Amino acid sequence: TCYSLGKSWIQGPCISIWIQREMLVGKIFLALAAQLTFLVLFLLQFYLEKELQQFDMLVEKYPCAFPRWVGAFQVLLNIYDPEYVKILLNRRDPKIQLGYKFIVPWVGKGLLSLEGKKWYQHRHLLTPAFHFSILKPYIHVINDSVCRMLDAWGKLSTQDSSVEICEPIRLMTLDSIMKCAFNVQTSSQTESFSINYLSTVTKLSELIFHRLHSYLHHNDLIYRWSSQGQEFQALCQIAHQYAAKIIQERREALKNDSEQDKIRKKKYLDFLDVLLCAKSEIGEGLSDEELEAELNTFVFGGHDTTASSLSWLFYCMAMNPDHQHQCREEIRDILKSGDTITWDHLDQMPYSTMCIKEALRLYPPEITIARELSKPITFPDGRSLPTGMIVVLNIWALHHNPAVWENPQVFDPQRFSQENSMKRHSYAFLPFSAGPRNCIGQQFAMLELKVGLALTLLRFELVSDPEKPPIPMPHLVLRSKNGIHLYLKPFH
Ligand code: HEM
Repeated sequence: TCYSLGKSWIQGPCISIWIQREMLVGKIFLALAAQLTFLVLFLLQFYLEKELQQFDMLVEKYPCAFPRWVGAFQVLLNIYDPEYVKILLNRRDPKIQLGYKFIVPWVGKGLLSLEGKKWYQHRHLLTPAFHFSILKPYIHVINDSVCRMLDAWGKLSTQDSSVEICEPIRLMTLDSIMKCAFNVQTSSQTESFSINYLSTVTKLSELIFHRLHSYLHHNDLIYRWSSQGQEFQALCQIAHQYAAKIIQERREALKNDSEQDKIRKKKYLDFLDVLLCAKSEIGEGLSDEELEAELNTFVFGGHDTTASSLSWLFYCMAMNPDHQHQCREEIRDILKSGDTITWDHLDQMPYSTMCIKEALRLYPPEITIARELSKPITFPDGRSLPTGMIVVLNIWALHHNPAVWENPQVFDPQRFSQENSMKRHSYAFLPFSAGPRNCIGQQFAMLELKVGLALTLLRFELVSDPEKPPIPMPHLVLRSKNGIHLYLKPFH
């Protein structure tokens, strides 16, 4: 496949080509060859692992060029040209199920992994849950979660050393998504039950990442018997019990009229309330299993991504004190002597919004998304690809593409001024993807990022720690291998 695509592909709008076609040889030969292949792959993987140690350096310079060992016979074509991306995202090719296959035992079949008619039905049912009238009251929940995190930082910042910010930010985003999804009235930042849930979710994400990158563990049987596989099953059980219990209790409560009244009078409806009441045109709602999958999807898809973007945003602020100062001035101007962000403030933060977008450009939480072509595709320059090919939209490369962004490594919020944005291709900046399968939670995420940034800058000056620079690492979302360490200097 690599040869048939020709050299022009390698020099054109693709970064890497990766062989993934089943070799067309007889079944008998395959059976005999399989044993040997496994052994060779295993050894090769060790060798590649060594090579990958170069990754820390590569990722800064050219992050997409590093090889990742997923399977033996696959071509993954990474694209990063906005015209190519536009064509891809406006088709309805299925996602590759490789990654999702590993997530489903935990999360279930939710929006992220569903395809076809089922996906369409669910998307239709879930879209109202992200309407601004539902999101609006969440701003109080998020204010509260951010303040708790900042209170804890207030105590730490008296010490004369930098603070690792990624973990507390993850606790905070998990806290707020759980309150908005299930109205769980515990604070995951302090209480042990939810802390356990957090460590379960964290460990599950890590195990999925390792499985994705360990070819032997792609085999269900081998994985099930491995120690990692067993740990994964046990943790899935814990996560499942947690969500199922909450859903069951709420359904029971809803059978009761007075409880329904209470829901109507509630300060805010959580996602679970909205989904329990959601009905399709033919009057069908979601089953318990579907509900659980969708709630897990919100928790899974919603907390890690937002935490990653907020952490990198704080890092960008610390590295760019002038921009940090301008954001703080803007926030002080709109808040006057207040200390809570309201819905109306959100539109009055143009400079902070530009900084948030610039951080999402430099450090997109989701680095790649992939599709398997269900029919041939032809790009505007006449190049075409056959059915079955896997095409990867490399968001990182798109956001660092020098043909689109001048000095792509430089943090420059002015790129997102109205004037500059108008001049750019509409598919050049895609942290939330685009087209029919774009991110359903993007408004929620932006809400959290704005509140998080505003409240933090009011309380602290963020200063980088030159001794501990972060090392970007593609996990399920973009993380830093060694965390992100900042000095938090309180304002008195
Ligand atoms: C900064 C934060 C976020 C980023 C960067 C982000 C990014 C993305 C991207 C790139 C996709 C497309 C994935 C693909 O096509 O394979 C996506 C889909 C999705 N996201 Fe987000 N996301 C964020 C926050 C959230 C939040 C807060 C939620 C939920 C509360 C959420 C829920 C989802 C769901 C359910 C999908 C699947 C949509 C579908 O296929 O119909 N995301 N997200």
